[in-house]
Amino acid sequence: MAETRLDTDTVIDIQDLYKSFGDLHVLRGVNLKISRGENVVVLGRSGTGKSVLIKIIAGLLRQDKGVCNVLGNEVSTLNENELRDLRLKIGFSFQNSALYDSMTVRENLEFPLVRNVANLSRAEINEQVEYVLDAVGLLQTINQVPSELSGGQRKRIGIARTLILKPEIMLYDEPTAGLDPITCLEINELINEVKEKYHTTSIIITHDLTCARTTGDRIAMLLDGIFLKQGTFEEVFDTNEERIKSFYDYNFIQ
Ligand SMILES: Nc1ncnc2c1ncn2[C@@H]1O[C@H](COP(=O)(O)OP(=O)(O)OP(=O)(O)O)[C@@H](O)[C@H]1O
Repeated sequence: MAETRLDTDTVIDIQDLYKSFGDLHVLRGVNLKISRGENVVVLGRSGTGKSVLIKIIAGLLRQDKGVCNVLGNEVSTLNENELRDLRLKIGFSFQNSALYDSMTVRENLEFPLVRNVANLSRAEINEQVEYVLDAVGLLQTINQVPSELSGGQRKRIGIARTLILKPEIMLYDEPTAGLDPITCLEINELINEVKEKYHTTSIIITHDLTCARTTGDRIAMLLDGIFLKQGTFEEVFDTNEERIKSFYDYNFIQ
């Protein structure tokens, strides 16, 4: 695999990235550098290209122009095997990443392990399943099936299923969408705990300003195809830029 040298702290390096679909110019010169252990929140209106950006990072879409370097690899140049190896280091928590309804929580968590890690003993599988369930605070649900769990619990199990492969990078797409305010706070806390316990580098895509403020070491505001502003929550929103002010006014709930 052709690896480019990044300074050791840079996990994701995006430079002057462009992506269009026909006449729809979604990303128009995006720059974003993320250091090891950072939680970066990508905020932006619906349809601004947040999901397109993380799909390019995960090699699910290819940019038209620009650099997308992840863990030292230019993603667009990787072949299928190399992409597979890279994706094993990336955990996805997608909005609709459903659990298997007919399997227990234990079986749902064993599934990615058995599929991706060779030669694990029964005892090692049990240990890893129990460790990750404990990390998300749901060890007691191990023998339940998803339909017996709340929406928030299912979300946590979904995150546990991703964590079990010990990813270096976590991509959270709308982690609090569709959850009640208390459950949202629990998920925000979990995102921060994951960072502490698993030393992950994360991108969190959200419209939820409470989620952004609670989980983001840095906020990157995607507007009209570029990152209009990056910084702490206060730095980004302490502004006279009308588009950022209206985003804040429209989305601020709590
Ligand atoms: N594979 C594709 N083919 C054609 N158009 C696409 C494709 N993927 C995304 N788009 C378009 O690109 C634009 C950005 O989509 P994207 O899903 O990234 O938005 P988003 O910022 O994540 O929005 P939301 O917050 O609503 O999820 C949208 O107009 C979408 O229709």
